[in-house]
Amino acid sequence: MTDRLDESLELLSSVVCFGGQQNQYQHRSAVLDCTMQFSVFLPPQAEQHPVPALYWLSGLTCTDQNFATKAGAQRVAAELGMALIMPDTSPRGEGVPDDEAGAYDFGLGAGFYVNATEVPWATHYRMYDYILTELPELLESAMPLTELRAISGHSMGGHGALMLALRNAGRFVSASAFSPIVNPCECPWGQKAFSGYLGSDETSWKAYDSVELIRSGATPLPLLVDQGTADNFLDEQLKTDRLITACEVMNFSAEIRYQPGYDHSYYFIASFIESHLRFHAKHLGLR
Ligand SMILES: N[C@@H](CCC(=O)N[C@@H](CSC=O)C(=O)NCC(=O)O)C(=O)O
Repeated sequence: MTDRLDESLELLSSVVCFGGQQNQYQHRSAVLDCTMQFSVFLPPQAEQHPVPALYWLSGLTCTDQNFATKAGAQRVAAELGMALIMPDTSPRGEGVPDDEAGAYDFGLGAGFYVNATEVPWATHYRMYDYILTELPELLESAMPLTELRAISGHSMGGHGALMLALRNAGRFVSASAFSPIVNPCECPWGQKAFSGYLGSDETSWKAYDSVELIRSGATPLPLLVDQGTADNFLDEQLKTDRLITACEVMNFSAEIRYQPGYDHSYYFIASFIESHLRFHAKHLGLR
């Protein structure tokens, strides 16, 4: 089914899920200068009144579909009356440059939620502005959504969720993350992405690094992090202890939980997503 809603927004598919609607859309993004797909879960309450939304930012190699199909978040979102917004992880399509070697951790599927400044990335790789501004403006004008937003994500998307919330006080009522890259300036994934997208001046990287933002006095907001102890990426890439230390040093209140035996996969996310949705529901004024 294709149902044109307005000039820029097209409904690609819609299925009923826990009494709500799991929808996929595409639109022309002016910020990213390409056509983008994203998914939205609208809970049953959205048929009666506008509802608040949780933005979910996915990790490396993901599209809007990973969280929609693997996390099992719709049951609790339907109970709580919370919309779920699931963007893609990079610009897409013909003319959008990719890593020359097709690497999974740079280029397509790996936008790192930054506004690139380097050629050839700067034209399309502007995921920071897309998530912060363009997508909420589009959705809140076209769908039964309030302007209350929370944000969460996984791995690269956990970095994006924490970083966007820490940089934009009041934009999101709460933030959470699974297995986030907390200090991208100091790990191989982050260093590769930031040197490619932002260039060699490492001072420009810090504005996109959650540990650096907390060290610099970011405005506190309710913050929850879950990290599996059996995650293969923990020591080299994720470095959760650095977030704990930065929060302690700055007296920044955050709930950061190590979950024994869990790995980096969506089985981990599925195990704790209910806890994250209920955490955000409190701050979004839902019960
Ligand atoms: N292919 C890579 C790792 C890819 C990977 O694990 N991606 C994660 C996110 S990692 C950080 O951003 C993911 O969510 N994958 C999609 C899924 O549905 O599981 C490798 O093999 O090392």
